[in-house]
Amino acid sequence: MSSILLLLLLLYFSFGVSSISIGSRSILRSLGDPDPPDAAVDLNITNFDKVLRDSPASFAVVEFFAHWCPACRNYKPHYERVARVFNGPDAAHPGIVLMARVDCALKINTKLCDRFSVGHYPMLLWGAPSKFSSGGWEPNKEKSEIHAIDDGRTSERLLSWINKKIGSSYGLDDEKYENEHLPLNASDPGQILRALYDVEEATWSSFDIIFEHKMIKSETRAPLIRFLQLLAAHHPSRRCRKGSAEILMNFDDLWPSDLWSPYSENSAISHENNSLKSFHICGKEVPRGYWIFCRGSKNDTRGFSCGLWILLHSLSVRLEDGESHLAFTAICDFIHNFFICEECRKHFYDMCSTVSRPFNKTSDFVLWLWEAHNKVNKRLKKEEASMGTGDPKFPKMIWPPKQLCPSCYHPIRKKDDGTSQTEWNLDEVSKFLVGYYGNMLVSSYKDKVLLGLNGSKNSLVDDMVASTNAVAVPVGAALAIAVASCAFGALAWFWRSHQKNRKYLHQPHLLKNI
Ligand SMILES: Cc1cc2nc3c(=O)[nH]c(=O)nc-3n(C[C@H](O)[C@H](O)[C@H](O)COP(=O)(O)OP(=O)(O)OC[C@H]3O[C@@H](n4cnc5c(N)ncnc54)[C@H](O)[C@@H]3O)c2cc1C
Repeated sequence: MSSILLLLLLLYFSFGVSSISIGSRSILRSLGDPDPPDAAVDLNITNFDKVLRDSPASFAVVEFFAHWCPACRNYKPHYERVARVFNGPDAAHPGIVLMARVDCALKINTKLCDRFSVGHYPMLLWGAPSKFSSGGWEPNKEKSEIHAIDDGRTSERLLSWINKKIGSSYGLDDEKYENEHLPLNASDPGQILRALYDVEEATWSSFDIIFEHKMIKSETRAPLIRFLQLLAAHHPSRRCRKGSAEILMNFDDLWPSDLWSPYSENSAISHENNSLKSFHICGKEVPRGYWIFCRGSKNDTRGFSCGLWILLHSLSVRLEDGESHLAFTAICDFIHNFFICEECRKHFYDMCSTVSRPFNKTSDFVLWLWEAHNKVNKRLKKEEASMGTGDPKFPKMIWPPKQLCPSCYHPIRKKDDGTSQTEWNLDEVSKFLVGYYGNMLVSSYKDKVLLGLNGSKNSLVDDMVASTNAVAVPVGAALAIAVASCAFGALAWFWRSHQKNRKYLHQPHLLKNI
């Protein structure tokens, strides 16, 4: 113990106070942190339903225990060991199984434990999180969607029970960036299902970067407002739509137009400690601190930029025809002003600048964005191959591969010189993108009941008329969403009438050969 203290003191004096406080967790961990925080989530009657309903995990294990029970105390390290595999940002396999526990010895949990017929401690139940949040369990009930775990007495046995149940081969000592267990099949359309959680994470990250780097200046206010309007009207996640609307409503209070003047009373300095940094654009649950669909096999290879692409694609497919050019401008300006990767924003803006004729159909914009992304893929494929900087498990490719969308490809045609060329069936590509980034993206989202009929175009209307819904949008936020969507709608109407007499000028054939 004294040697640990000595080492910490040495580190303190060598690196200074701030560095040791930042790194103290990892230093302690490497020295064998005597009391790491619990990985299993402690739940009680007040948060049980909400945490399970909002969890991105496909499965949940809930341990019902009593804090006075010696067997439960002895079992805790076993349960924690498995929980560390699945829970939290340092988990090897986050977002797959939520590991939670409920202390039935606490009075407030009596009804909750009764709901699950807890007859002994510790008792483990397994099921989809939504089944826990919406129901209960009875031991003799046939066809129950919640099951008792009958063989989880040690961490090894519990993990092996889980592995058998979901056909996986997770190990207790899997490392965070261990490769074998990532779902890698690029042709598996099911992978997109949980990408919405990453879209939320990327949305939060974008704004966190904007706040952290004080990127809101007089010349960037307008592009930010336009992008927020786009998010408030068309973000695939309802809670991000709501958060964007709230920012819009309070925009002038948060960022007075003279904010960045050094002489202003409202100057940025006096705003340093305001609530912006803690502004949760997609609700309190975000950020979660990890990526699911966009998770790389190595640190720092995917994550935010992958989530940002998915956000842009999922916005593009939700537009009305008449909004497409406005959305295009909003996205180009947002990337130009706020994407902190210098090379990326420059290349992207160059591609934006080559568009000489306005878009007047959603599908044209959807295809333009898809093509722009493929151009980046093509360039990076070469760069990553020569520099070895890519993620070995996620090589860049012209997308979608044939296995994911066979109909996107015309039959291979041999050219006169004997070479062959891939030709896209653009109608099919467009249809595929709409399905993939539209309904598929939101189809497994736990919040989908609040997303409206198809989780897409009607969602705004549904949200606003859902007055019986317990988590209905507050009036102010609904108003701001309405204003944002009206702004897009009105401009779209103006756009459409403006276009009436113009010839259809866009040239989709340019997209054909990437
Ligand atoms: C606007 C923008 C510009 C960027 N420019 C650069 C740059 O110039 N240089 C650089 O080094 N990095 C750039 N990046 C980052 C880079 O494109 C990748 O995001 C990053 O390398 C991570 O790659 P990834 O494997 O996660 O796949 P990503 O390219 O991030 O793609 C994420 C997912 O989108 C899907 N997808 C792939 N291609 C398409 C497509 N054509 N259409 C629709 N969906 C698709 C796939 O499911 C893929 O897994 C840019 C990112 C963004 C958002």
